[in-house]
Amino acid sequence: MDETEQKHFDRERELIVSEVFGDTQPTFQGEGPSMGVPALFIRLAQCNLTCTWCDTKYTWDWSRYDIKKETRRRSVDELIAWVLGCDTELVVITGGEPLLQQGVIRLVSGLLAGGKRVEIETNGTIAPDPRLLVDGVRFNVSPKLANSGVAEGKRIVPNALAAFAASGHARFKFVTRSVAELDEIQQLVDRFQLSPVYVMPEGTTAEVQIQTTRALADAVAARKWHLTQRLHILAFADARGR
Ligand SMILES: Nc1nc2[nH]cc(C(=O)O)c2c(=O)[nH]1
Ligand code: SF4
Ligand SMILES: [Mg+2]
Repeated sequence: MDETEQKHFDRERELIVSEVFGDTQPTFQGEGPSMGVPALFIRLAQCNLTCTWCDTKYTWDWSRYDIKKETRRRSVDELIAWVLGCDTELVVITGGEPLLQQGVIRLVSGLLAGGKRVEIETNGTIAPDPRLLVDGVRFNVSPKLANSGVAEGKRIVPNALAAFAASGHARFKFVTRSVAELDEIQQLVDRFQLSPVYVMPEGTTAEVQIQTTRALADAVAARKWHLTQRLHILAFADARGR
């Protein structure tokens, strides 16, 4: 987007999109409670954090990627029409940080009206708009740990996490590298009453996924938490758009 385009941007009816996928090359929700469920993806651009291990830096890191090549301004109604033209029930809205953009509210409402179910992947730093706390919407909230390299004051926003915890529409998914990090997760769980908890091994190769899964499994099971994978890494080798 250039400056003149930004000026006329309609925050309610337009979105800055990174990519959409799952139509011509079908895929699954790869992470969390719906892992393995066929899904369409709408990946929005922009993020308010800068995780060192972020696997979608092309949505926000304009020192490495060209914003003009990587983003496209699209009308919400056109995105809804795209989804409704596909016979996949689950739509994953991700990013970047999708809750940075107002247009998500109109998008979600149109998708629900069309009979779809929606999961929103969020870093948990922006409290959900009440219009998103409705039947058919689930938030996969992924609060970032110290391993993200982001300052605690930026990645942990108490009122936002508390709002998700109280919403009845959220589950909490932690990108984890080691057993030692489970204590850090426990502190957040206790402080904000987070439930249910999903631990997900960090990694963008099958080898690292398996290694970390094996290292974490017993300790996650002992805490009675859920263990999830990144199925798209195992199945599609971290290919973009899968
Ligand atoms: N298949 C697949 N599942 C996903 N679940 C969450 C994703 C994300 O990038 O947020 C993702 C993704 O990129 N691909
Ligand atoms: S919050 Fe998510 S999209 Fe944003 S930098 Fe961290 S991993 Fe990447
Ligand atoms: Mg991803």
